[in-house]
Amino acid sequence: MTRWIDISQRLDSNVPTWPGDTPFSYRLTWTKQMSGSVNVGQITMSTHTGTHIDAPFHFDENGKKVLELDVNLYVGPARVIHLPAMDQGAIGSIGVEDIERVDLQGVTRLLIRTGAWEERRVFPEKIPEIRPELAEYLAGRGVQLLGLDLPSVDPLDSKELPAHHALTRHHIHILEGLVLDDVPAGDYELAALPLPLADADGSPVRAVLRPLYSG
Ligand SMILES: Nc1ccccc1C(=O)C[C@H](N)C(=O)O
Ligand SMILES: [Zn+2]
Ligand SMILES: [Zn+2]
Repeated sequence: MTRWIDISQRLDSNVPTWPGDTPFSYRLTWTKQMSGSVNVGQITMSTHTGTHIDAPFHFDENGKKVLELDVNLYVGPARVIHLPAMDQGAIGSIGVEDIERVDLQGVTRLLIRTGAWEERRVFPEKIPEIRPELAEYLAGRGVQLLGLDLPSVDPLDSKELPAHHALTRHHIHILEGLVLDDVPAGDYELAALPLPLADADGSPVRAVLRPLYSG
C-alpha cells in the first residue's frame, strides 16, 4: 500500500486570498471552558481560497452548483505532467503545443504542474493562462478534469474568463490551487472531493494523490 500525498494548500490566516476577497479565518465560537464540554469552531472564507474546485455557476448564472457536480470527476486515476519552462519565470500561456508531446491516452484527470506560483504565501501578480483552444484538444482526448497549481485558469484581470467558459463548454471541470512542487510526473490516484454545498459557486477540497503502479 502506497501512502497518500497531500497536495492541498494549508488553510490558516496566512493563506493567500484573491485580491479583495474574504480573508480566511478560523475561530472558536465556544471554548471548552465556555461551553463546559467542547470547543466549537467557525470558518469564514471565500469558496476560491486555497485548493478548490470551481462550479460552472462561478462564471455562468445558469451553470451547475457544487452539489450538482458528479463526485466521480474528483476521485480516480489522474496524470501529473510538468511544464518546466514555466518555472523559470517565463510566464506565458499554456496551449496545445505545450501539451502535444504528452501521451493523454486514457487520461480523464490531468494535473498540470507549472511551478509558476513560487511564493506560496503571497497571491501572485501574474500567472500563465490556459489558452481556450486547449479545451477542445483535451476534451477530444477524453479529459474531464483539469487541475493546476495556479489560482485561476484565466489571466488574473480577465472579466471574460475565456478558458473557464471553453473548458466548461467541453465538459472539463476545474481544480485550482494545487500544490505540486514535490510531485513527480506520472500516474496517480486522485481524491479531491468538494463539500456538499447546495448553492455554491465553488468549494475548498482536500486534494491527495497516491502513485499508481502499472504492470
Ligand atoms: N475569488 C475571486 C474574487 C473576485 C473575482 C474573481 C475571483 C476568482 O476566484 C476567480 C477566478 N477566476 C477563479 O478562477 O476561481
Ligand atoms: Zn476558483
Ligand atoms: Zn477558476
